[in-house]
Amino acid sequence: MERASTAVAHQTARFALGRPILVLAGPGNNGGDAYGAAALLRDWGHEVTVAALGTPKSGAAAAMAQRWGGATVALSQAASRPVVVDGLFGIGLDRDLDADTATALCWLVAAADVALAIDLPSGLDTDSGALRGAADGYTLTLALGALKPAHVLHPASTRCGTVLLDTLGLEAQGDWRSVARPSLAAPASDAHKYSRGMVAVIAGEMPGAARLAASGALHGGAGYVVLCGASGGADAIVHRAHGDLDALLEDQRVGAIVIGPGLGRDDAARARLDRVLASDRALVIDGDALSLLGRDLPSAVAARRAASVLTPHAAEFDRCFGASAASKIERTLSAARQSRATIVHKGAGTVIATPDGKILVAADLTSWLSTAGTGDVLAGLIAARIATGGSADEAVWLHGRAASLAGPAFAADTLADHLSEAIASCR
Ligand SMILES: NC(=O)C1=CN([C@@H]2O[C@H](COP(=O)(O)OP(=O)(O)OC[C@H]3O[C@@H](n4cnc5c(N)ncnc54)[C@H](O)[C@@H]3O)[C@@H](O)[C@H]2O)[C@@H](O)CC1
Ligand SMILES: Nc1ncnc2c1ncn2[C@@H]1O[C@H](COP(=O)(O)OP(=O)(O)O)[C@@H](O)[C@H]1O
Ligand SMILES: [K+]
Repeated sequence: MERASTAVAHQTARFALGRPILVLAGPGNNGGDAYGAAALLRDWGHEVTVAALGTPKSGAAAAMAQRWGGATVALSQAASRPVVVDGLFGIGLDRDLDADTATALCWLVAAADVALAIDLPSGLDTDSGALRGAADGYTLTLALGALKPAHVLHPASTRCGTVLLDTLGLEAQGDWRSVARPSLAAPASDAHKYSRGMVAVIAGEMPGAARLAASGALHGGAGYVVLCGASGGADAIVHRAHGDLDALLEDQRVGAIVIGPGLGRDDAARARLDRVLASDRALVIDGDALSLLGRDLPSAVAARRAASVLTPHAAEFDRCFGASAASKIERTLSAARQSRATIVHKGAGTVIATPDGKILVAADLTSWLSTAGTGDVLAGLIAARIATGGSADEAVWLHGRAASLAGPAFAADTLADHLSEAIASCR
């Protein structure tokens, strides 16, 4: 708590630039950090007011309150100040903020020029990222010790402002991290189109979706892309008829197959899916293929010999793994273990889990991705990365980067055009 208070005081001083500071101090250890920081800031010559909610109970927090020793006002009576430090609740929040606390907090944060949250904005559920009365408008959140799921999961992450992490010198080993810019090499000097990574996309009822996936694969770095069962699309894409499916599944040059975008859900689609599942090719299973398998998916995929990547959005995830109140991180991890597959659980705050327990989170994707067909592009892009020896998280980063480069209100049709520039930034 000494280290936490000191870290909070240093960050606050940096942002306050001499302006008056209001520290909100709650009844737990988050409040302890707040009292400790208030005492330090006062000792450093800042003008500090403390608004208290409850009385600290733990020894450490009570000691910090004693160190502050000065006057406090009740939270409900606090006047706004240009700088607000929120130390009401952190990871110990176990119920919604009551209405009076939420109202006072929202008003004080909104009225401040700078609002800093200690560890977490008060009123967020740490593990699920749900809102439990939190205010809007924080400038920054100083995460203490380690990042918590709420710092990266929606909707909580949208309330944090800029998140800074101070590990406080603790060697806490988190079991998850943020998706980071990958380092991608150019193809080997002796590369040829087949060695570069060959991807097959199996089309169905809605060929447009499969075309988008094929385009994602082609622009995502694959050397050769086959679209099976649909005509049209970029000229560099090679077209095959559905009758060629078995030959394609036998082709040892094929590094990854995409099935699901626009596949349809009729008997013909199901028959194609079963043939592809039985193959020993690495698969990206998306869209209709996920819905067709439903609750049979975990066992069907776990029985495969080759690698599988599943790319469900929220509704598809529930269809395959059942609905649950657990956090997106926990659910994705459990699904990956159950199906022995890598899961890319899409949406604002995309969570990736591997069967061996690795978790990666992409928290800051542009919300302009929420347009039809972008998931199809991602499915093809994942296949391209896998066929070239890379990983699904590389694809998620490139997808997010391409979307940012595409600017506002882009259509999925043009998203793949920005992958070249996204890849160029990964040297
Ligand atoms: N555990 C650690 O290793 C560290 C903890 N630190 C701080 O300690 C915090 C966690 O402290 P605590 O576990 O004491 O938890 P908090 O201080 O977040 O809150 C717990 C207290 O609030 C009460 N409470 C919970 N929800 C409430 C609600 N909606 N309305 C009213 N009262 C409510 C609880 O009954 C309990 O008294 C962290 O967020 C961080 O700020 C830091 O000092 C760094 C190290
Ligand atoms: N609000 C959002 N913020 C960031 N990314 C989003 C948001 N909504 C959707 N996405 C991303 O956009 C893509 C949409 O995929 P999906 O739902 O499968 O759509 P489709 O099937 O039409 O392609 C996914 O990569 C998802 O993570
Ligand atoms: K807080």
